[in-house]
Amino acid sequence: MSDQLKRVAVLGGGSFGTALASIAADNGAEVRQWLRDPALAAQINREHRNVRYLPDYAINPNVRASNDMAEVLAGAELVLVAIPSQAFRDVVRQALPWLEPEQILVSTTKGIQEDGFKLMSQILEEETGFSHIGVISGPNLATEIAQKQLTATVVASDDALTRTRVQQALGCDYFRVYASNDRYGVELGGSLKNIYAIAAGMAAALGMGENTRSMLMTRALAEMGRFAVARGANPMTFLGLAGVGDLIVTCSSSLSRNYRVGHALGEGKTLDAAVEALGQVAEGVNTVRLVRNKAREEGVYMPLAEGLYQVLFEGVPAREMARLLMRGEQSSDVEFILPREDVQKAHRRVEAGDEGEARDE
Ligand SMILES: NC(=O)c1ccc[n+]([C@@H]2O[C@H](COP(=O)([O-])OP(=O)(O)OC[C@H]3O[C@@H](n4cnc5c(N)ncnc54)[C@H](O)[C@@H]3O)[C@@H](O)[C@H]2O)c1
Ligand SMILES: O=P(O)(O)OC[C@H](O)CO
Repeated sequence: MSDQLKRVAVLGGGSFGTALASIAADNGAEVRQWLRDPALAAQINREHRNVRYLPDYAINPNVRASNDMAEVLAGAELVLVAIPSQAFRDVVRQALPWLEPEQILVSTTKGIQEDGFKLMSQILEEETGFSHIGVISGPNLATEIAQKQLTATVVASDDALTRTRVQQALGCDYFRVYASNDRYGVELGGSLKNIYAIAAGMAAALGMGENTRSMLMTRALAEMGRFAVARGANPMTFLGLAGVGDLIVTCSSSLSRNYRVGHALGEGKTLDAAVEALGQVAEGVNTVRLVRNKAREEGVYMPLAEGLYQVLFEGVPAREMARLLMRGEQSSDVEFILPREDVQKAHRRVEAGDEGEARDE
């Protein structure tokens, strides 16, 4: 098998889909990109520029855009699905008649489906029953990739062929593709970090400092790890690019759409106004609701997700929520070293006047 892929399909005409399509074309593949808007497709083919989502960057002319699914998928060895989570299953169903079992299907989407709390690669698996399924996730702001800034991502799949072919299709001198076999952990990390990016944007708008941002990101990582463990996932994955790596970038950059929604909320906009002003999808808004509800259902302690939910959906002012969170339980730093239950037990003993026992904890 040669190193180079001949045909790559990208479903989705947004900024990330466009950036990845251009990399695959730079690497020598003929790339077909599916988007639903025929006028935008024609303009991309004419001007080699996606004026709606990445107006300032040239697209490799070997990317051909089309709203014809059959044309886009014919002969594609790799199919990248870059469609927001709320439309993901619908678009996969539209693609289904033209998909072939030998094709490699990879989700790039960092979101969760409400029904069944499904991640996108699980939808790919359910809808197709194919075996070459994977995800890519990591600190990957599309605009920076389009600028050819040095960037790394993770391809995660339990199928070695999928990992290798994605590394071949997308790896280049400015885009490095690391491999993982923890598909669920990598995909969950990408979805969860969006919640905390909203919180970080909000904190920045409220004038909070770098200590605060560092606290927020670190406690976010603890919360993500706790949720992962409760769902049987490996929290070690969150030490990598798709966990802490993506958390850092989205909690620090105003290029992140989730961060921008949070910032607008911190400035006093309503959620509807913040989302409308963005004009693109911020997956975290929906993810906060789903994760907060799941955490409650499963008894997972997630004070940040809970607090953010109350700000977004129950009208609690952001500054008031920050104060409440600071008055919450003072818990363990790293729960894998000192379990949270041990800290709580020690607190109860001291409060009951049993300090000797507390010292032994
Ligand atoms: N933009 C980034 O920096 C970035 C980076 C990494 C991952 N992602 C993830 O990739 C996913 C896609 O992101 P993006 O930035 O390319 O998308 P985007 O939000 O810029 O645009 C999404 C694309 O999907 C299309 N779309 C939306 N609903 C549709 C429907 N019902 N039918 C057909 N097409 C529909 C839109 O028209 C648009 O072309 C996101 O969910 C995000 O989590 C984005
Ligand atoms: O713009 P966002 O907030 O969807 O974030 C984009 C990517 O997920 C960053 O890795």
